[in-house]
Amino acid sequence: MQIGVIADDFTGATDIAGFLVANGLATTQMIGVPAAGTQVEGDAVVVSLKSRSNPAEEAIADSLAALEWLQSIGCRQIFQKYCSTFDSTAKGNIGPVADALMAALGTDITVICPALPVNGRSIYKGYLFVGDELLEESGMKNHPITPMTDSNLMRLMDGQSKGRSGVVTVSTIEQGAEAVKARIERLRGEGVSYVVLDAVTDAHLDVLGAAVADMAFVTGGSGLGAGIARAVASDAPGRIEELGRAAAEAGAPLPGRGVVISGSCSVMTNKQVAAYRKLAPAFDVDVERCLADAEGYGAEMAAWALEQPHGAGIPAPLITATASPEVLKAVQAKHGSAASEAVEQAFAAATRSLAEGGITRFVVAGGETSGSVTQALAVKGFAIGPQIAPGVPWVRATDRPLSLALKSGNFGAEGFFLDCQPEDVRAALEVRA
Ligand SMILES: Nc1ncnc2c1ncn2[C@@H]1O[C@H](COP(=O)(O)OP(=O)(O)OP(=O)(O)O)[C@@H](O)[C@H]1O
Ligand SMILES: O=C(O)[C@@H](O)C(=O)CO
Repeated sequence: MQIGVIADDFTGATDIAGFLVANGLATTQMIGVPAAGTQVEGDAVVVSLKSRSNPAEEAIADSLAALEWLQSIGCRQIFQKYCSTFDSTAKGNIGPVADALMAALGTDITVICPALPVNGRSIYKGYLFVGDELLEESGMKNHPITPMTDSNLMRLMDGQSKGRSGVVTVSTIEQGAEAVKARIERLRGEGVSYVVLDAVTDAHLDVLGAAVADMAFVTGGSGLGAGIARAVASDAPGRIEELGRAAAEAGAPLPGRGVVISGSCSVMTNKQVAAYRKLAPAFDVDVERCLADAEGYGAEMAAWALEQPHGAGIPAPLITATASPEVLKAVQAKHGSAASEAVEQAFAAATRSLAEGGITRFVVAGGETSGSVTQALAVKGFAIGPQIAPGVPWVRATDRPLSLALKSGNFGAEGFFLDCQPEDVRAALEVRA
């Protein structure tokens, strides 16, 4: 096995699995840490954790358990996957988890590279940008769980980890992979253990992928994963096309009734919900009711969705808690993190009833929300299908006839939920428009 990925949330896991497949590595996604002795075929495997917003000790324990399993199946490289917008404040666990994985792997250096240029995440002189804005000026400053108020990756890592950070800037990257390797070695000699890698374009990621492909431990986003996959798969001509065909077959969405569940409050999801509610029936989640009785209210959401008309040309109903930054701030001021937890519990309860009621296609927005839905479905692993948008592949449960699209908060275009509908629905709605 070439690469073993430890992903800190479920959409992050499908994101990197999709990019690894799209760039030539046969990849399976596992939900949680598989039981000892579980074997997996292929070039890469992604373990999906739900540890992004957990206390550091819990995230470390989960990540070390994932590492143990990945080592047992012979992974050559370990990849700690976190969000392309970092999503980890001063108290976050990316640094502590990286410290622990480095110690367990017996290595003294790794790289930090959340860049994903195709989705507007770039790193310049160690600062993370979202589109044309610094991370701290983007919508991420209002994130309900991890509001990002610093864009400097060195400062973020120095604050969270035991090690010291350095940076490899674009000017070195443009000199090629050997120059990057030499710079990383120089930084190591200076006592740096966390090397932030700039990346503004996919060409930079190709150089970085080649430069770090042999490291025992790397950290970052799916862009770096794609760069490494291209470096590893480059000596197997035709591999990318071959995998694309296999993925389309293994993970293509199943026919059947669908639902859209949106729990992300990101800027893009707000736009996607606004666009889709013009096309499909929508259920607006009342947070107070989630707090009062998450189980009962979740069952009510599901009953509503199952009553909606369905069949050829009819779009799947939408259940949404997505709120604007202002509404979210007011909810949080009143209830703190209990509100988000209650919404997730209600979505989990709704998911169980929806699956029992015959729903087989779940489109879900938000990393935490996707974690709740996937855990409620109790699936063990996913085959990775074709990408609907960069970073959002269709996935199909390996042990049940269920298809899911797990969308990271800010991924996908405005019409994303429509893009997830079957061909007949898209055709019917285009005719109406
Ligand atoms: N109206 C609301 N009030 C309070 N909390 C909410 C509301 N709507 C959603 N939430 C919670 O906000 C959190 C959103 O996080 P989630 O990870 O699902 O989305 P995201 O952060 O935008 O996605 P990603 O992590 O993929 O970028 C969830 O815990 C969800 O339950
Ligand atoms: O890297 C990203 O942006 C996503 O894969 C993610 O982790 C969102 O939850």
